[in-house]
Amino acid sequence: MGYRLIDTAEYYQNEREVGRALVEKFTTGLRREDVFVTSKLWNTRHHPDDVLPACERSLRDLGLDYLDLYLMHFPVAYARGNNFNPFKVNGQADTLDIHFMETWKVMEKLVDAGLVKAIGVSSFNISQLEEVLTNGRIKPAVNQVECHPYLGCHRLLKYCTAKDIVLTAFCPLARPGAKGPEQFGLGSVVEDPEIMEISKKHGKTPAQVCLKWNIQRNVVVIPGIAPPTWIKENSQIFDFELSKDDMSAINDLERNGRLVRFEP
Ligand SMILES: NC(=O)C1=CN([C@@H]2O[C@H](COP(=O)(O)OP(=O)(O)OC[C@H]3O[C@@H](n4cnc5c(N)ncnc54)[C@H](OP(=O)(O)O)[C@@H]3O)[C@@H](O)[C@H]2O)C=CC1
Ligand SMILES: O=C1CO[C@H](CO)[C@@H](O)[C@@H]1O
Repeated sequence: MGYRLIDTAEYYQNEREVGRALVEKFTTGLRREDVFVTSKLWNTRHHPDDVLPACERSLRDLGLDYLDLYLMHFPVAYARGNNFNPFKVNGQADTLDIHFMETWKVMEKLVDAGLVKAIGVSSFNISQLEEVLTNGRIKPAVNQVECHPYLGCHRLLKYCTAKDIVLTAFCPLARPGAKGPEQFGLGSVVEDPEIMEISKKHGKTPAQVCLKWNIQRNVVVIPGIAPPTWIKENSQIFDFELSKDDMSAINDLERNGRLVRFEP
């Protein structure tokens, strides 16, 4: 359908399947340089000794010899090992006292070794980014964060723009079909009356308007898995333009509506 960016992670446990799909495409005309593959270092791999093996494993599973982008999935280290969500007996996440800069310094070496073209972070706030910019050798190319009309990340976007860090929006549709929005009293962004009105005016769907709003703010969007008709629909957003008034009406929908929460 023309998509060229793949957003995966060790945590998603789908890198082998993605790799098989890529091999198939590479034998039928697609070239490696035609796709942009992002993977992520999971929280259980933050120990300096675990970073290189995790990256090599992702490369092996994906059948690639380099990643275009490797992100630190969260700024939090978990207990080492293959249990991706370790808990302590008291029910709290089993976190480790490893500062993300220790992990970042090893990720920098992955760039030096040519295993990854660029490194970045995910779910980092401004002060965490500031620490990486101050103490790191390589600047994060990307900060991937939850971002949609109910969580516009306006201050973070301003900061990232000023520092030339690309903001990527995960959950750009605020997971309309999932229980999350309901659970957090959010409502579905694709059924928001304001978004629906704007979409009618442009002859587009609410999902297309949500994605376009971010694209027009120079935010990269990675809408998630959906049936083929929606996948197609989500790519047809380059033939219309939201007006200044549309943009500010959507900005005004801000309600700090975070769905992916870190609540150990
Ligand atoms: N870095 C991180 O920590 C995180 C990264 N991510 C990344 O971000 C990606 C997207 O996030 P995701 O959690 O999927 O959330 P999204 O907000 O992208 O929601 C995706 C869901 O929206 C629905 N949908 C898709 N297209 C349409 C459409 N045109 N109209 C109406 N509904 C539609 C489908 O849900 P349904 O079929 O159920 O209705 C689909 O499963 C993930 O795939 C992942 O790669 C996600 C979370 C955290
Ligand atoms: O990347 C991710 C991190 O965690 C989330 C939930 O806890 C996932 O849904 C997501 O895809």
